[in-house]
Amino acid sequence: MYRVKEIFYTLQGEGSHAGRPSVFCRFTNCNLWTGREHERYRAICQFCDTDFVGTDGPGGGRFATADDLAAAVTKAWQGLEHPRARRYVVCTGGEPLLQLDQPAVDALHAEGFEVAIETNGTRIAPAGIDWICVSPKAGADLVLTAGDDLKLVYPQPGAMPEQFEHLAFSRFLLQPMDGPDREANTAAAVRYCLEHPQWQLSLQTHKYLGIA
Ligand SMILES: C[S@@+](CC[C@H](N)C(=O)[O-])C[C@H]1O[C@@H](n2cnc3c(N)ncnc32)[C@H](O)[C@@H]1O
Ligand SMILES: Nc1nc2[nH]cc(C(=O)O)c2c(=O)[nH]1
Ligand code: SF4
Ligand SMILES: [Mg+2]
Repeated sequence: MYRVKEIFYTLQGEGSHAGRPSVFCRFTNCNLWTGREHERYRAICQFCDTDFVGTDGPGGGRFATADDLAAAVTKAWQGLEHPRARRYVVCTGGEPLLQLDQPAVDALHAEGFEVAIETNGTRIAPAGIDWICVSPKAGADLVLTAGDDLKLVYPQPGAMPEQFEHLAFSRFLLQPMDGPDREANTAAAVRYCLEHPQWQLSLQTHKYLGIA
C-alpha cells in the first residue's frame, strides 16, 4: 500500500532541472518530522515548508499496488506527446524513500516515465531511479552519498557546505532556507556561491511564480 498526499502537474521549481514539466508525487510521512506543527520544535528537521500529512490532497490517496500508483501518476500528466519530451515524475514527500520501492519505480518506467526523486538521503534508494537529488539535514545520518544534485538548504548550523562537497554528486547547490529570514538567507547563499564556485544557487522558483 502506497500512501500519497497529492499528485499534481507543474514545473520543477528547484535544482538543476528547474523549469521542467513534471508530475509531483508527494508521499505521506517523514522520518525527520511527524508533520504536526506542535511537534516541529523537537523534530530533527525543523524548517520544512511542506504539508505531507494524510492522503487528502489533490490526486492523493491510498494505492494498493505499484500499478495503481503508476496509473494515478499517468492520469496527472498533461503534456502532449513529442519525440523530444519524456514524461517526468518527481517523487517527493515527506520522505519518499520510506515508500518508493523497486516495483513502484518499475511500474513508473513501464508507463513511460523518467523517474526523479527528492530525498533527505537517510535511506538507500531502489535501483534504476533516473535522477537523484539529495538534500542533507543537520543531525540526520546521510547514507545516500551519490547522485545527481546535492541540494543543501542554507544556512543550517551543523550542516556546512564543506561537509558535503567531496561526495559523488554531479552538482552542488545551495537553496536559501525559506521562512522569516528568506531574504537574508538568499543574500548569504549568493555570497557563499560567489566565493565558492563549486556551489551554485538553487531558488525555489515556483514560490516566486506563485505556482504549485
Ligand atoms: C519537502 S522536501 C521533501 C523531500 C525530502 N524529505 C527532502 O527533505 O529532501 C523537498 C525539498 O524542499 C526542501 N525544503 C524544505 N523546506 C525548505 C525550506 N524551508 N526552505 C528551502 N527549502 C526547503 C528540502 O530540503 C528538499 O530539498
Ligand atoms: N514546483 C515545485 N517544485 C518542487 N521541487 C521540489 C519540490 C518538493 O516539494 O519536493 C517542489 C514543489 O513542491 N513544487
Ligand atoms: S526531511 Fe524533507 S519532508 Fe522531512 S521534514 Fe525535512 S524537508 Fe520536510
Ligand atoms: Mg516543495
